[in-house]
Amino acid sequence: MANRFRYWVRSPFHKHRNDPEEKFIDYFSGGTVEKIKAKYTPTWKLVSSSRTSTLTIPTFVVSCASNETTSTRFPEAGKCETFQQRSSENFSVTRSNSSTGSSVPLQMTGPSNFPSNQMNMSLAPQNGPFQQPNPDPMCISVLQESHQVYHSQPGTVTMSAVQGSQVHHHHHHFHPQIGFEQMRSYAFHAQAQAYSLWYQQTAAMQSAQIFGPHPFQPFPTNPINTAPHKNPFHHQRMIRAVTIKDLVGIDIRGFHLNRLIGAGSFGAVYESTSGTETIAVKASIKGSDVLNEADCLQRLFYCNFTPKYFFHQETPTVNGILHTIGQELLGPDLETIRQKVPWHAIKRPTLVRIAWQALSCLEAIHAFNLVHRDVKLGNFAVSLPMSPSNRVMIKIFDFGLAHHYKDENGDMIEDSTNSDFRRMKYCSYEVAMGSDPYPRDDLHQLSFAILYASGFDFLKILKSSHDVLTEWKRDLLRQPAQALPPLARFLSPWYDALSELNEIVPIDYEALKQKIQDSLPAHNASADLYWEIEDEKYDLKE
Ligand SMILES: Nc1ncnc2c1ncn2[C@@H]1O[C@H](COP(=O)(O)OP(=O)(O)OP(=O)(O)O)[C@@H](O)[C@H]1O
Repeated sequence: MANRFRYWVRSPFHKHRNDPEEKFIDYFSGGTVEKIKAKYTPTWKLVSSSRTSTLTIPTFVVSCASNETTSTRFPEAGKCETFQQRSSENFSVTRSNSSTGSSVPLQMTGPSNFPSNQMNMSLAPQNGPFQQPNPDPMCISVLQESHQVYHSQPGTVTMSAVQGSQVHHHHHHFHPQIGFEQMRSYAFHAQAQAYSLWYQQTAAMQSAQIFGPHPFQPFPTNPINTAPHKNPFHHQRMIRAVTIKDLVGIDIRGFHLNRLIGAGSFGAVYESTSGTETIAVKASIKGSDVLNEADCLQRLFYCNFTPKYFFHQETPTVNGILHTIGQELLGPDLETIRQKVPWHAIKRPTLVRIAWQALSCLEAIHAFNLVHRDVKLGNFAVSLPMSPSNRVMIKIFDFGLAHHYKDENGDMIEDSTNSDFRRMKYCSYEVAMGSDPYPRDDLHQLSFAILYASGFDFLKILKSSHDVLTEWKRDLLRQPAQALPPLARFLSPWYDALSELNEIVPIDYEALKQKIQDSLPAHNASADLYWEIEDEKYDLKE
């Protein structure tokens, strides 16, 4: 029970604090993520081959500068954000940027946490009576999305006390009846009170012609902030706090966050540029998963099937640390693609190529001794088109739940997070039965994702009772030919092979790929995928 509890307070489920399993429904049912995507995702189209088979998927207008944005150059060293002064009455927030953008790949210089971009943000104007008359357009709010709990007076809270999942864990055990919303309002309340006190003091001093003591700093942030500010006007810089999804306009490591691409359970991803460089910056208030992801992406730096890793940065704020990861910008994810095709069913020739490449992704990360553990359509994306042919390749991303499961000697490494993957609705049958997720389970999850991509109503199955769902997973393994829905029955050779995987025999990825090929012999499953730029309907020619 304790494990389960700890699990559902883990980051991926914060969005659905009262019903963690909702997370896994939300993904498929046009929840928050999809709404945001609907707003921000441009239209585009993907074809499996420029001649033989095309797929009606809306055209992706690569709105960023180029088709050549996948380069792995790094920001120029020492790039600094221009420091603008802004005065704002009693509301002061500081921001200094001694950016350390580096021309050396950061995976070479260790796991990065350079506090190059410090921010102190007062949330007070947002909360309660302290509304700022002219909101600064540059906004950040970490608190709205964070679930940190401040128990004590400002000044007595240390970062270790307000950061990380231990806080949630601890709190829940002692106050299981208190919801996160309440906890959050306590945090706001404490903050507002601290601000109120400071404001009264300052006002009193000003009216008595005594100069104010210091800018309002509601909570200590990080030891870094005890260092004197280099910029004497730092306190005049106002960054009003909003949410993790409102970071457009800020700079991280010299990268300007231009556009919100998508948002997940606890973070948001932005298209960001520095000069001619365009990358994706993933921002989150949840440290543990971001650290895990950064660690995995560094490990995978030489892997071609994952986004390139550029940096991880921790930006102190009064509400905790804003974590960001700079990584290669990808195109749309496969779930978005699925939603755009007619009947929500990807055509066979394209589907086998996708299955082939997705399997290659898993093969590649498993070769780095990583198990992904969150394999779903929405965690594969196409790369940006590579000119001149607009060729794309499928990449796997979102390593927040991934695990380095064995060391170089082949010894198993235990996962200290104690996550209970049985609660993930789309877990494999074996995992549903209580086993830990291993590479084989990634493949089984992939088999669900491919079914889903073929047009099968996987969402309906996911919504069914636990028993029905488990039985369905079991039948798919025991008798794939019968259990497969008609649209995907052609893939029986591959599903047969997947069901024969066991713990003892190492996975033969090449044999599995051959089974994908055998499923649709008239097409080349290993052939490339291309973007089609026009938005026309087309025929499937064989
Ligand atoms: N490197 C990238 N390039 C382009 N878009 C990306 C990239 N990484 C993520 N995205 C987009 O941002 C969205 C959210 O990212 P991600 O899935 O990593 O966040 P998350 O919080 O873990 O979401 P979830 O909980 O739904 O898995 C993705 O669905 C994807 O569309």
